[in-house]
Amino acid sequence: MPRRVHDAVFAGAEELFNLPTEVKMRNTSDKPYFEYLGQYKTQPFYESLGIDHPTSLDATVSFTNLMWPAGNDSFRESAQGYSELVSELEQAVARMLFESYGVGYYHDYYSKNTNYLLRYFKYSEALMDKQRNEGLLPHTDKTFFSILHQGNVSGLQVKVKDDQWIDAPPSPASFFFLAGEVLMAWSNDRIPACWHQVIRKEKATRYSLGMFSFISGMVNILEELRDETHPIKYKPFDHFEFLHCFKVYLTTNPNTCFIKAFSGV
Ligand SMILES: O=C(O)CCC(=O)C(=O)O
Ligand SMILES: [Fe+2]
Repeated sequence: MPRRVHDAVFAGAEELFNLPTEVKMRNTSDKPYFEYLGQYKTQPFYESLGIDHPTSLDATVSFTNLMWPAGNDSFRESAQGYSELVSELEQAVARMLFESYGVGYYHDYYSKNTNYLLRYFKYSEALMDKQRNEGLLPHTDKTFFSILHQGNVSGLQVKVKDDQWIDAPPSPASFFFLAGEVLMAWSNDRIPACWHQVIRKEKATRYSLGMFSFISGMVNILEELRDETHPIKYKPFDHFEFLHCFKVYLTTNPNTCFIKAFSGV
């Protein structure tokens, strides 16, 4: 990714979080997890906002005008420019993935029905309890793909084989592609959802970006991905219905991988 795009989008992130809380709280949505999140008693340092359909001019204009009624062209351009780049990368990776499973034709349906969400995250140094490495507890995302990109402060860790946590260090030129629970179901459990967490070791405010992909519509386990050794493991389901159900389930069961309980056979 060009350095100027990286720099511009993180400059935009700082400007966004510097807005008054009541302005940030205008970021609402019918879709769970697409809205402003923050002001948690247990995580006062955490805040995030989301832009639905961030590759679209209309959507980035309306988000920007909601936050800055007098406009903010540099923010708007950086959000859309970043999203276009990352979505192209995401489509290319999705195509390769589908082809590698012999279902390249699925890319047509996928690309027509991808709903992106760009989220901005801030973990404030000021509101952090210095005794603990506060961040985000281990979890799996309810997405198809999650593409994470950190500013210059580290914290992201992913779980690999043998339950080892490894650091995923920030780099202006690279992204972390994580499989979400919906990709796990789509692949009939061939691709496990990636457990990840945020543990901050640096005494600094951390900014991060997440480009999340969702399928607007039904997710079916394709014929080609089922056989005697891989009997069908999920019933067809609607990705957004999954999010709505998780929102209810979440209150009593945070940080769980939910797709099996939701749609497992
Ligand atoms: O802050 C980050 O880099 C990761 C955020 C994350 O994992 C999430 O919101 O699901
Ligand atoms: Fe996550």
